[in-house]
Amino acid sequence: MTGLNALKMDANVVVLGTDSVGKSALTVRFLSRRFIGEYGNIESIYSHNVIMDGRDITFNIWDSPYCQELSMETSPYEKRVQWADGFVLVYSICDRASFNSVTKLIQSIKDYPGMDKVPIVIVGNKRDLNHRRTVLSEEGRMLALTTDCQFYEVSAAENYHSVLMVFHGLIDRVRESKSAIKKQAGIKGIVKSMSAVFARRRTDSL
Ligand SMILES: Nc1nc2c(ncn2[C@@H]2O[C@H](COP(=O)(O)OP(=O)(O)OP(=O)(O)O)[C@@H](O)[C@H]2O)c(=O)[nH]1
Repeated sequence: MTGLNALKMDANVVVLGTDSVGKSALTVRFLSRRFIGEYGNIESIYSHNVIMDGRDITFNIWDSPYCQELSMETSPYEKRVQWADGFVLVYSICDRASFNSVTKLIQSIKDYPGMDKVPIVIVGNKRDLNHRRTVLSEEGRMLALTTDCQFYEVSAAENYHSVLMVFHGLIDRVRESKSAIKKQAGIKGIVKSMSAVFARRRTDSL
């Protein structure tokens, strides 16, 4: 890898959660710093470049509508899981069912082959509606702790900074997991070439 490539990274992020939890609001807030109120429910993939710690990061963000069916046989869902380097799983703090869905989503993602360690951020959105809260912060935190995910409570409507933390936090984990995979591949490569050398020596000495 050249020095220049080491400073570049692509990260595919899938945003999932039940209807109306604020997936698009969160995504648009991150991309444009704005909250525009109504978003429609068009499925979109956005590309966005940021410089983080001197690295040029391209976020590819797939803001997708909720799939009722989490079975991996359902191709739209499987496609998202295979594409992703990391997930933002969103619930609304005023909607208990959306929180339960996030719990199911985590399980279903982690059950997918090779995905047990994929970076996931759990986001409790609509923090500004605290008076209508039905999911405690502690429940979100506990879920994250028991599933090795990150956790943030945010208001896409009121706060840009906390939304930024969500995506930056995820990128840190994606970066770690990508470099761990590279290291592993590197070690495997060294072991392979050493085995080849020793195998050659053995056949030479016969
Ligand atoms: N009060 C408040 N409302 C929010 C917040 N985030 C989103 N909303 C509102 O919640 C509604 C749904 O937001 P969307 O971003 O469209 O939600 P979504 O999850 O993308 O919804 P689908 O497209 O149906 O999957 C909209 O009316 C938003 O204005 C928030 O942080 N606080």
